[in-house]
Parts: sequence; structure tokens; C-alpha cells
Amino acid sequence: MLAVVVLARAFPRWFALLIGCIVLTAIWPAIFAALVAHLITVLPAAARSGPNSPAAADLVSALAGIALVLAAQEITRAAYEVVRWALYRRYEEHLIGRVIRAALGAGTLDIFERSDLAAKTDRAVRIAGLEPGDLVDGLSMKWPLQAQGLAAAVLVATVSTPAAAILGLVWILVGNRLQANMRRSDQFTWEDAVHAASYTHRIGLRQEWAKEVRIFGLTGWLSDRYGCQTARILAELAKARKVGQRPLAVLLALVVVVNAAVIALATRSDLGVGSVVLLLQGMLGMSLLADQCGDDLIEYGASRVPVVLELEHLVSHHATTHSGTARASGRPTESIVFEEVTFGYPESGRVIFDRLNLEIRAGTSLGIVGLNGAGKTTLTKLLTGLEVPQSGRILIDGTDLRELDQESWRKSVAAIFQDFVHYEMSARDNIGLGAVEQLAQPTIDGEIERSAVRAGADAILGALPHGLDTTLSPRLESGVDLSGGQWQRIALARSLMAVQGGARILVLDEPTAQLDGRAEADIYDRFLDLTSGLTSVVISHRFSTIRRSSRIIVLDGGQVTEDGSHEQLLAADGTYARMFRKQAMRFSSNAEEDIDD
Ligand SMILES: Nc1ncnc2c1ncn2[C@@H]1O[C@H](COP(=O)(O)OP(=O)(O)OP(=O)(O)O)[C@@H](O)[C@H]1O
Repeated sequence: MLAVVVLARAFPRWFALLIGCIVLTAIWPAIFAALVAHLITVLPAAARSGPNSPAAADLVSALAGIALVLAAQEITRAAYEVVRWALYRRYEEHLIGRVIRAALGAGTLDIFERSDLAAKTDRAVRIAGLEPGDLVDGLSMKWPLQAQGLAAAVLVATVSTPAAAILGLVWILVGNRLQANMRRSDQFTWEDAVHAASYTHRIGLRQEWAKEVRIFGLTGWLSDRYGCQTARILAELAKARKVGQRPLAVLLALVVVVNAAVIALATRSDLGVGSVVLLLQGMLGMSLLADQCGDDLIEYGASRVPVVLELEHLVSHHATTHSGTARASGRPTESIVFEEVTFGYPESGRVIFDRLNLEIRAGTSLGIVGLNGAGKTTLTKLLTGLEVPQSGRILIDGTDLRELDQESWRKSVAAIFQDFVHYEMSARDNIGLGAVEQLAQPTIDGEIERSAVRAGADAILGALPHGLDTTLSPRLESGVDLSGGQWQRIALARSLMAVQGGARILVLDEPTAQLDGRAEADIYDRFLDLTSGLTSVVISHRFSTIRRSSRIIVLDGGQVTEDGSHEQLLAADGTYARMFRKQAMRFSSNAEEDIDD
């Protein structure tokens, strides 16, 4: 019912049209039955009294009426299909759009990380997108049949009201029992078991997992596991279906008895032939009151709505606690200050930063060094507002980040993380999404090409078979794949688009790890040039990259343990100097040159 209310409120006019079509779909067969009964009644008199008699005229009118009803039925059916399809598409777009808006509206990553929110988010994202339009299809199947069943009951009532009432009651009881049986069997199948089985089969089929699945020889294991999971679903289904069969059998026996009783009474009474025909047609039609056609689709489609509403509720509550209204564009002009910032990921129990203090002057470049897990990425997530400190403040030109409007703050920040997205879209979109509001402008291709040149990605674009229109995915028709290093240059070009679009802070979290040392050095030389005047934060395990930053900090144990230029840190002869020397030795022996201890 809730899902129907959501549907009707979202598209009141289309919903009203659907109801109109359903009512017509039910009315035409009832009128048809009444006309046939009338035809049978007048037929003998018309045959007796000749072609010019009133009875013959009556017969012709009945025939014309039948022809009109048949035509009207076809027209209604065609209109019904148009309305059903339009409502289906609109509703799908509406509900999936609500999930996307809710998931993105959260702003921070809490909805994926906090256990009380993550499970609900995952469920909503997983379930809500799965053909919510089935609700419309189900209603479009079920309601016309129910309406036809009701119209048939009216026909029976014109002959005998008690017969209509008793038959109606019995058929409704049968319908309810069938529905209860179906619900019981669906409860098991729709949710987690199906999800688990579908995850298993996806492991075997996803391209990004294909190498590992083959190398570890998982094929047999996966198909066995999938087979077991499916067999379990089917066994549970069969078990669930057995329950409730006995009361159903009793009800069906009652249907036979009541129908037989009504027919016996009708043959004994002095009903005319027309009334008997009407009664029989009505009795036949009343069985539609118990029809289950469309029920599973309705259940399936309607089950999407509560999870979407729940996600919206959670996110709206959460979003208001984390977003302010102060304008962020143009900031920072002075500084970013971490003041006594304490942060740990929800659920982990581990404190990553304990009263961290750090000032980043606007317009400077900061390099961050630290061992794996020291909190480098976490620091940039706090800076970009993706995570919120448990205590302490992050001040942007003296204003608490929480007081800034988060949407405009995000526009001020361009960040490329280690796990940046490989969009299965055109090269144009892959770069242009850095400044999404410019994507529709006619000058966008020129801007994209400029960013590509700056990121050293122009040669990659030049080699694409359809230029910027080429889809960067081998999975899609005429799409191409890129190497890890080529993807990184594309991602860099995207971040430079964001800078062109007005971003004042650029965060690069090791997006060049797959480039060779020389290519990386080349990119960073350009990068520092291009970002001079902007605030940039670079995380890298390579000293050849990090040493180019005017200021470098070492993160250790949730604190800044060293702070200075490359030369100053070498002179201080601390952790940085030790790590640098170790890497320099490896580098000179042509080995891996990552920061590692
Ligand atoms: N979403 C998360 N939920 C829980 N713990 C997390 C999450 N992300 C990171 N962590 C943990 O927080 C700590 C800091 O992680 P972070 O990614 O910031 O380190 P890092 O210095 O960037 O490491 P690396 O050099 O390996 O990239 C690690 O112990 C990590 O396991």
C-alpha cells in the first residue's frame, strides 16, 4: 500500500489514467456479457416475427453494441499499454533517482562505514535499483483482473445478490490464502540467499576478477558453490510451498460446493435463459477475484520502497548534522588549520589522529610521508570533508569546515585518490567530469585537450580510434582499454579540469604509483608548475616525487613527527632521512624505490 501511495503521489496524472484504463478494462467484458444475455433473450422473438419487427431491431442494436464493445476493448487495451509503459519508466527513474540522491546527499562516507548505516545503505543501493518498475507491471496485471472479478460479481448480483455475496466471500478467502502461501515462499528467496548466489556467479564472470579466479583455479569451486546455493534456495522454496496447502484445498472444495449449489438453485427457479447466461458468465468471471497474476511483481516492486524511504530518512538526519551554510568558494586564501583533531573510523576502535595540529598555508605545496596505515589518506579525507573529526576543528581561513556549505567546499577541492574511478564512459567524460558543470559547453573539448596536454595524456587521446568520443572500456562496443599508467594520466587530466573549473586545493594521493619513475617525475614537474598559487597536497611513497614539495611532513602514530623542506629534513637526520637513504640505496641498485621501512 505504501508503495502505491508513493507511486500515486509521484505521478498523480499518470496514475489516474492507469486507474481509468483499468476501470474501462473491467467494464467492457461486463457490458459484453449483458449484451450477449440480451441477444439470447430477443433471438427467438426476432426469428418468429420477421426482419421489420421491433424484436429484429432490438437484435440488430444488440449486435451493433457487441461490435462497438469489441472495438472499444481494443482501443482501451492499446491506451492501457501506453499508460502502463510511461508510468513504469517514470517510476523506475523516480525511485532509482531517489536512491542516488540519498546516497550522494550524505556528503560524508559514514553511510558506507558506520555499521548501523552501512548495512542499510548497502541493502537500499542493492535492492532499490532492481527493477522497482515491477510494481507498475504487477498492478497493471492484478488490478484489471480484480476489477473484472468485481464487475462479474455485479452481473451475478443482478440475478441473485446472496449468490454474489457468498461467491465473492469464498473467492476472496481463496485469494488471501494463495497470497499468504506465496509470501511465505518468497520471504526466503528474495533477499540474502539470492544475493549470496548472485555474488558467487559474479565472481566467476567479472572481468576485473578474471585473472585471480583462473590463477587460483576457482572455477570448479565457484560452480559447485553456486550449485549448492541454488539447490538450497529451491529446497527452502519447496518446503515453504508445502505449508498452507491443506487450508487451500478445503477452500477450493468450498468453491466447488457453493458454485454447484448456485447452479442447482438457478436451474430449479424460473429464471429466463438470458438471466441464466448472465449468471453463468458472472460466476466464471468471479474466479478472477482470487487471481494471483501480478502478485509476485507487486511484492517485489513494493519491497523497494521502504528501503529507499529508510535510506532517505537516515541520510537526511545525518546530512543536516554535518553541513553548514557559509560559502566556501574562493577559499582558502590564508590557511587550513587542523586544530586538536581527533579521529578514528567508526567501528574500528582505533584512533588514527589524537589531537593533531597542523597548519597548511594557502598557496603552498605540502608533501606527506608516512608508513602504510599512518593516516595519510585519512588526513586528506578529513580535509575534503569526506570524514568528520570526532573532536577538534578544521579551520578554513578561520571558519570551521562544518560551518561551510559542503557542496561548495567540494567544488573548491580536486582530489585524485589511489582508487580513482575508471568511468566506463567516453574519454571526454572521463576528463570532463572534473568540471562537470562545463561538460555541456561548446568549448569543453578545447579545455579537455588543454588539461590532457598538461597531464601528459595528449598522446593517449591522440591514439584513441574515435578521439574524445572513444569509450574507455573494452566491455563496451568499440571501446578500448588503457594501461594502469595511462589511466593515471587520464585521472590527472580530470583533476586539472577541476582546477580549471575553480578548485583551489588539489590533493594527489599516489595517483602516479603505476607510472615509471621518469614519467612520474615529468608529471610532478608539470604539476607543481601548473598548481603554483594553489594549495596542493601530495602523498607519495616515492621520494623523487615528494622532495619536490616545498614543505614535507612525516606522519607517525597519529602525529606530525617531522616538518620541513627536503633539505631540512635530511639535515635533521630523523625518520625521513633514514627512509630517504634506504630508498636511495635501493634506487641506486635499481630496485623498487617506494618509501618503506
Ligand atoms: N574506511 C575505513 N574503515 C576503517 N578503517 C579504515 C578505513 N580506511 C582506512 N582505515 C584504517 O585507517 C588507518 C589509516 O589508513 P590510511 O589509508 O589513512 O593510511 P595511509 O597512510 O594512507 O596508508 P597507505 O600508505 O597504505 O595508503 C589504517 O589502519 C587503515 O586500515
